[in-house]
Amino acid sequence: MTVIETHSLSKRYPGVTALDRLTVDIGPGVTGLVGANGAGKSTLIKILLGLAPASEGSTRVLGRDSASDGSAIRERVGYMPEHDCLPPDVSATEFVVHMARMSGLPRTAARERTADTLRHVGLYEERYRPMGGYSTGMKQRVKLAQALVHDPELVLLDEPTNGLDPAGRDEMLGLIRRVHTDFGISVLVTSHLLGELERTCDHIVVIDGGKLLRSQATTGFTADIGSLAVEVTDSDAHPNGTAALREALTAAGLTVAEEPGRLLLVELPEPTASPAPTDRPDPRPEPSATGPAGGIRDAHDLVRDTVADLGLGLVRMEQRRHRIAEVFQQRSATPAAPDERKGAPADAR
Ligand SMILES: Nc1ncnc2c1ncn2[C@@H]1O[C@H](COP(=O)(O)OP(=O)(O)OP(=O)(O)O)[C@@H](O)[C@H]1O
Repeated sequence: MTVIETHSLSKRYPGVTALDRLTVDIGPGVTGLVGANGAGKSTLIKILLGLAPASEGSTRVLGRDSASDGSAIRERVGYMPEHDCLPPDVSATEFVVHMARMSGLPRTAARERTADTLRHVGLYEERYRPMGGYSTGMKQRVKLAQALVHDPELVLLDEPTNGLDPAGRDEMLGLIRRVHTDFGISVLVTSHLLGELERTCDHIVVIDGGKLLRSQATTGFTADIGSLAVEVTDSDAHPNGTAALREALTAAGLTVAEEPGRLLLVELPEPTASPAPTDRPDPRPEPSATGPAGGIRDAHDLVRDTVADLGLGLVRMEQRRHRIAEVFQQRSATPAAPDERKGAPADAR
């Protein structure tokens, strides 16, 4: 089942291409949309909701066309905008009831749903205080509550962790996860922080300069590539066994980094030849000895043989998965879509 689909979607502003032939399918669950500032995340959300027209291409949300059926989409989809949009003199209860009424809920239902939703986001005690006195974290929670109050099937959350400290970010990410696990609501959440989405999202879509870099299950990001952590003993011939091994492996053409604690990290080649633009239904071909998976085996063998040739003792040799941020850092070293945009593709925190 597809919740969101875009087909060759482009959005051009004078002098700026915000989205560039973006084709992506997003299923149910929690999906992270990652990209640096200006990558096109907010623009995509506005087009999905039917709030801005596309220049080219099409989008469907919950099976409906965004261009022609925007109001029907907005009835079934909640939206948490990026910027502060809360009137300071109004309480959270008044504001969320108002938003519920705007979504068509009758008065009593709107009050009940508001109380439930504010309790869910952890704002029950403070719900009658004017929002002008709220912290950034509390304001973000009100914005989340108003997106949820009409019991949507899908919520689009634009940078919900913006301005939050690490503890506040963790709480918000936990809340977002529970929106799906407790209520079955699908979530599209944007962020420029790759690391924070790793724990929260089932699926990650990475865009840069309005172009799709990658769309994949979160586990797929980290499962594909990694490094080999190797620890060796010293020997009489090599009083610094770690340095000797590093030198020999580098001479053999491997990329080797040293970590504290006498640990060497040997980069492994990627098993996939190129980033998959979308999830492919077809199974991967069997790894062959000459293909990239064979390259990983070769690297294992080379490390083992080099350790033996140097006469060192092998304490451990284990494959480590990359974290998403590391994967992205590697990709950003050779960006897929270099253009005039400034800044790194995403903040790899
Ligand atoms: N109304 C507009 N008029 C002109 N240019 C715009 C407009 N809205 C967005 N842009 C430009 O389009 C590009 C994408 O902007 P967008 O806001 O979608 O990015 P983003 O990924 O959401 O980043 P941010 O998190 O900083 O908002 C940027 O270069 C931005 O300056």
